[in-house]
Amino acid sequence: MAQISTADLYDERGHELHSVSLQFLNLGGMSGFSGPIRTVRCFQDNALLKSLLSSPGDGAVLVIDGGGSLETALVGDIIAALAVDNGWAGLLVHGAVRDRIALGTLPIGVKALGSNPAKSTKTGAGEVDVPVEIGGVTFAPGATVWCDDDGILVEGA
Ligand SMILES: O=C([O-])CC(=O)C(=O)O
Repeated sequence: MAQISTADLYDERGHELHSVSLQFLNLGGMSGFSGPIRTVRCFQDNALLKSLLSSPGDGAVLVIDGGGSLETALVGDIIAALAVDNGWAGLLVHGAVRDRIALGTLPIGVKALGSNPAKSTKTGAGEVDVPVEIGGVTFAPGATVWCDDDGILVEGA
């Protein structure tokens, strides 16, 4: 089912939503995606998000706060395919990804700031399901996020 566009949603419910002005690239095979928020905060290390995406997503969007670092890729085609297989609706990466061509063929939403072929470390450092702030907007676990080519809308706390 096609989801409502973020522009129409803003016109209907803008007073209860936050719009993210920070610009993301839309790199997944699904340009429109939405769902309840789960979060990971990590810095140039992707073992924690990989283990989370190995568990059932139940249609959630994983918001990955990588601190905006573009030095290493937090997600590539293997991790994104894992997310598809486990029922995640999308990945919102405040950081970089790699394997852009392959990501564009997968049935999942992927928004990221950019790409870098350099891989991340795999220590597992980070936190899961904590509120994260991206572009001045808080993403609270359990709130709904809507993404499409126009941008990102988040339910207020
Ligand atoms: O393993 C990684 O660091 C990320 C990656 O390349 C992939 O998901 O394919």
